[in-house]
Amino acid sequence: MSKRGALDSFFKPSAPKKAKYAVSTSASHHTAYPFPIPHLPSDIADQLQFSPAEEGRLMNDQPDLDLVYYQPYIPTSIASSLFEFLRQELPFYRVIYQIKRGPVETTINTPRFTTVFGVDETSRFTESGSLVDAKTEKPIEKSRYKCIPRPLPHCLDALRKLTEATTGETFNFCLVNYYADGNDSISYHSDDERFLGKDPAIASFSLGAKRDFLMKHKPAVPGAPAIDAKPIKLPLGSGDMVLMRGRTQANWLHSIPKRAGDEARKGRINITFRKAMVKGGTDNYYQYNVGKGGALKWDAGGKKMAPWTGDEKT
Ligand SMILES: O=C(O)CCC(=O)C(=O)O
Ligand SMILES: [Fe+2]
Repeated sequence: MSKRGALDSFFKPSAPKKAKYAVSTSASHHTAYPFPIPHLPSDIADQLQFSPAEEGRLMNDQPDLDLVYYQPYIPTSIASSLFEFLRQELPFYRVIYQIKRGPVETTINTPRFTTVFGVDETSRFTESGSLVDAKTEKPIEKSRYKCIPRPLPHCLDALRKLTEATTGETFNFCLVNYYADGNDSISYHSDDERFLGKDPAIASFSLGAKRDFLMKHKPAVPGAPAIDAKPIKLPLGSGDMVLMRGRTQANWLHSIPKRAGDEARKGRINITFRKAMVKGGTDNYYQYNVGKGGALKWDAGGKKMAPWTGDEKT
């Protein structure tokens, strides 16, 4: 390119960036999806089969801790295109909900974007996307759920199958978090909801920006001896996976704190696979990860999540 040409293109408004992956022509459809969700591009799907890229490292040297840490699980060659693909193609939500502490109602603004797919063990999706009872195979009664459950799209189901094969666990839910920058976070909590059953296994994937995953043991119950456990910091990189299992959820808390610096300007996606045993789990997950607001979709030009009106080109 001549000097002139280089300068011209420097001052011209930049053309929309070329997609960082080749969009597949086939997609997953469901009445509860705001828009169809494309299947994985074939180069990503092909390379994904080489997962896990590294052996998992067992971390069980502290009280009640049982982790397997894959650094990375997703081959490095596709981690960034898988991140771009999922950010662009999944519907996200910014959920707002009220909690009542005694007489006081507080509004909670979830400090990250979320989405969820799946249904608990009492039901299953047929090929056509309708729900049947897991035992009788008959269509479920309308009153079973307050929410409208959505099946895992093909692109996330591919990762679920691999994860099941690696871990020997089974999963029926996929929750996705998108942290737009270092201001988005998740505060200390444990995923020990009763609807997951005792000692649940949760596989947690990271894509995009590096963020610290902090863990600390829950405090000892009053009167019981102090627990000799050191806090943990895992610097989760793109493609990493942490399998949390056994007594971990019952005894440890985890969080992704806000962060500053270079990595904080980039987005990060977290995907967790879980298994909900009862219908209350389904309503809970949709209430807190889809909520009542409209869907958002990544606006590549504006580089942000934007309300999905249905008029946009998919
Ligand atoms: O983003 C992460 O790595 C953790 C997410 C998490 O803990 C959750 O969704 O329950
Ligand atoms: Fe969690």
